[in-house]
Amino acid sequence: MASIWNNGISLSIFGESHSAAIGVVIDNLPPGKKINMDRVISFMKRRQAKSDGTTTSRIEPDIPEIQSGLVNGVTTGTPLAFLIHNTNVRSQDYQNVQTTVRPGHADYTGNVRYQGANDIRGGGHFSGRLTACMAAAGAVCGQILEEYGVYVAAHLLSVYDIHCNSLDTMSLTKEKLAEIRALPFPVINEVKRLQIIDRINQARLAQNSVGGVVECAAIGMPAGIGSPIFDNLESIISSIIFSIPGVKGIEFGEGFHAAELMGSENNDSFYYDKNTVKTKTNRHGGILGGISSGMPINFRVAMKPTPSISLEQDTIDLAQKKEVRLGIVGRHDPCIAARAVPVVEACCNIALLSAIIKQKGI
Ligand SMILES: Cc1cc2nc3c(=O)[nH]c(=O)nc-3n(C[C@H](O)[C@H](O)[C@H](O)COP(=O)(O)O)c2cc1C
Ligand SMILES: C=C(O[C@@H]1CC(C(=O)O)=C[C@@H](OP(=O)(O)O)[C@H]1O)C(=O)O
Repeated sequence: MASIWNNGISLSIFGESHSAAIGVVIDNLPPGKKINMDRVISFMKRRQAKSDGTTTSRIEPDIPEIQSGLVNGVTTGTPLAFLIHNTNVRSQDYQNVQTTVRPGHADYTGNVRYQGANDIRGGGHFSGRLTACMAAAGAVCGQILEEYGVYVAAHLLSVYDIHCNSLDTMSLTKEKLAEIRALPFPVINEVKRLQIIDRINQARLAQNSVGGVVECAAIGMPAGIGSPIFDNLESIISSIIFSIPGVKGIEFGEGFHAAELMGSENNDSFYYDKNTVKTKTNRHGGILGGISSGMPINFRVAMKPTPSISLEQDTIDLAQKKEVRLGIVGRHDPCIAARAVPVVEACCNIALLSAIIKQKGI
């Protein structure tokens, strides 16, 4: 079940970048939850391409059409299905890569896996386009999570060599997270924002691309959600995060840096805040033993630079079985990390709501 994620809530995603439409079926949502579709559409706008040179120039309305599962704006609890039309495809861009595989993209592996029948246009079923479905599902789950007092936001922490400051998870409030979600370009520091936009534009002008890191945080997650061994919260979050095309790594809390610390430096001391157990610091990123601790959840996601670049590279032509040079024409994101910010947040929403439902029931 390659395109189905099933972890309490289940998602089934279908479509290709250049098919008539893409879509998602979300099952096992709690019934009777009010969903504001204007907020779902605003969430999706955060992922939408822009005409400022920082994204692909393929701009589409990305309005999710409700097929089932919502009556008068309220979840029925039976499958909620959204259809999102592909309205701006330019399949001729892919004429010169029908058999010439793009370095870094899924053309070669897709060809082997699907015996040459894979649709390479716009990345086919491997495309970042499919993340519109994750955004739609995550927007719905985010609204339900708010009813449970859980609030999530993501931002762009770094692009190539420009690094912004990490979130101080100890001082996050739902208002601060809402401010982050409302940023027109998702960098929290104004000076760094301009430097990052500049770096993305430089990469584009050099016919190249850049990678980046997305940081995500959630507050209000109750303590005790998640189970050892395979149902641990880090596994649930990671499994959906790694479904985002272009993701190359994830780290929770102190992450890889924890490997350079002594136990005394990495441990977070417990204390009582009235009757609530808290930790004085949050290097564990809100998860211990795969179970939420009640402290803010915090993780970072590494996104690779966009594979499709117009700078010429070496590759092979599978039909002619020979080595060739390839410069890619078409409309591509010079930095997928920026557009992945709401997608990471959406996937976090889906994972957290799933984990809660799985354990506490609907
Ligand atoms: C929001 C988003 C937009 C993307 N845009 C592009 C793009 O314009 N061009 C491209 O080559 N790859 C783009 N990608 C990345 C590719 O889809 C991805 O690298 C490819 O499917 C191979 O998968 P992998 O990188 O996970 O191995 C995008 C990914 C995301 C999440
Ligand atoms: C359409 C989107 O991004 C696309 C993701 C993508 C890829 O290879 O992942 C390749 C490009 O497709 P096309 O060549 O058809 O323009 C991007 O534009 C989107 O994110 O909505």
